[in-house]
Amino acid sequence: MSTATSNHAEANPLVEFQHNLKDACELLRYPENVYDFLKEPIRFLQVRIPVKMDDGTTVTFTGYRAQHNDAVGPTKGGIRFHPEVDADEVKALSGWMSLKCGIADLPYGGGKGGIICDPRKMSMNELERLSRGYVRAISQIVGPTKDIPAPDVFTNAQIMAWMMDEYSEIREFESPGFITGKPIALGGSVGRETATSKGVFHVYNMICKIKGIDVKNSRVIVQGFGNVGSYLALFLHEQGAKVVGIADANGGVYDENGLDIPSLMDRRDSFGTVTHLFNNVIPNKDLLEKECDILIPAALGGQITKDNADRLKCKVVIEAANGPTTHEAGEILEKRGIDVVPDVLANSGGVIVSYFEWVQNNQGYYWSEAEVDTKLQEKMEASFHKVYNTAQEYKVNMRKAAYLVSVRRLAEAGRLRGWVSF
Ligand SMILES: NC(=O)C1=CN([C@@H]2O[C@H](COP(=O)(O)OP(=O)(O)OC[C@H]3O[C@@H](n4cnc5c(N)ncnc54)[C@H](O)[C@@H]3O)[C@@H](O)[C@H]2O)C=CC1
Ligand SMILES: O=C(O)CCC(=O)C(=O)O
Repeated sequence: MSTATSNHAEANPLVEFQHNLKDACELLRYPENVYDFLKEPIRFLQVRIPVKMDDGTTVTFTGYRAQHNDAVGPTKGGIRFHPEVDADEVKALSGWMSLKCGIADLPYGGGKGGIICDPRKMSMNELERLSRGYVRAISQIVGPTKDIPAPDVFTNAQIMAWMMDEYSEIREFESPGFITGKPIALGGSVGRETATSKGVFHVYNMICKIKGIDVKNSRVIVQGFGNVGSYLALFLHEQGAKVVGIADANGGVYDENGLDIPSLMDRRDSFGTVTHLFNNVIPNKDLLEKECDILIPAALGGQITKDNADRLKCKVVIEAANGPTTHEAGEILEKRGIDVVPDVLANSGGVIVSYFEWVQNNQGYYWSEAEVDTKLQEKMEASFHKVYNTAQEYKVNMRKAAYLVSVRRLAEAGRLRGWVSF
């Protein structure tokens, strides 16, 4: 079935995407040409970026930009800087962005970018040169009405600022709408920094209500303490939940009495590293198997697999990260009665407020924090109910329902343009 090739030994994210896509096309009784239209990005660029390092040497980095599908509108999605970035992962992430934009009813298709690098080992000057070099390399295929990037793992508002500045230099006019997740001083939106975690927080409250879990006394484990994981842990802590576990790239910490999240927020570094403050650090894998009501992977993909799905001790998984659960693991969890709120719904708050930022940039008129918050909550609630009701109607799990909602929208846009027939 798959056309994917990857270095991922275990779960190739593109194969995962294609597997779920195939299921959705079959459930919707679409002919093969619809699956074929959506199984790979319509555009995929690999670039090599030579960067002068501080010691005078030159290192050439590999980067990618994938545009999954632009039938609905320009493509949109983050840029990841990480040593494990690979081509198939970026392609899959762009497909998931298409689904995310579909569920949230945004006028976009999905895009995603990545550079194989370790920003934790680079200076600010090196990162700036790499960010600017990447924009020069992809500038032909991106732009405010073509493909609009944003932050993802190990990228932040400063990197978005350099990228916006470089793009504006190339085009010779100020282009704030080229990229979102910018600093507020450069046309960023209030609320973008916390948007993904706030969206997950709304989803948390909705699924707890359905499952009869008291949010105020709920016990939660959050894997990842970066942009998404740290603010999410804080919002849940402030609401009265006990955050019994957190993790970063170096391991996890579990305390059944609950962790002091505000103090950890103050002491985390800019890469979301916090476990160095503890001397009882356990492997990330072990943390996922600890007892809790809600488990929230908020770091990288491929964390819940057929090898550990049997051992999770939670009632619900909420996917704040992209692609944390393989489809085999999903089947095991479903049999065990553990609900999974899928990534393309749960973490869509980020792209929703990115959309608000782009709208504000295009209008040159900026909204208040209250306006952003209200509109985000409305979109998250509408998205959740759309997916939940589709799951009930088709008697499928929420991931399958999420694919049904979005694949239908993508196929319809493609059909109206004459790109696909059914
Ligand atoms: N930033 C955003 O707006 C959005 C992010 N996401 C997804 O949320 C997840 C987290 O993203 P951010 O918080 O933005 O990234 P971040 O760079 O701010 O933080 C990443 C966190 O993951 C940890 N981490 C890195 N490598 C790891 C490894 N090998 N094992 C375990 N933990 C590791 C880091 O220590 C850090 O705590 C990613 O899957 C991302 O794609 C999804 C939607 C939007
Ligand atoms: O804010 C955006 O445009 C996209 C964020 C992103 O990369 C994601 O949702 O995975």
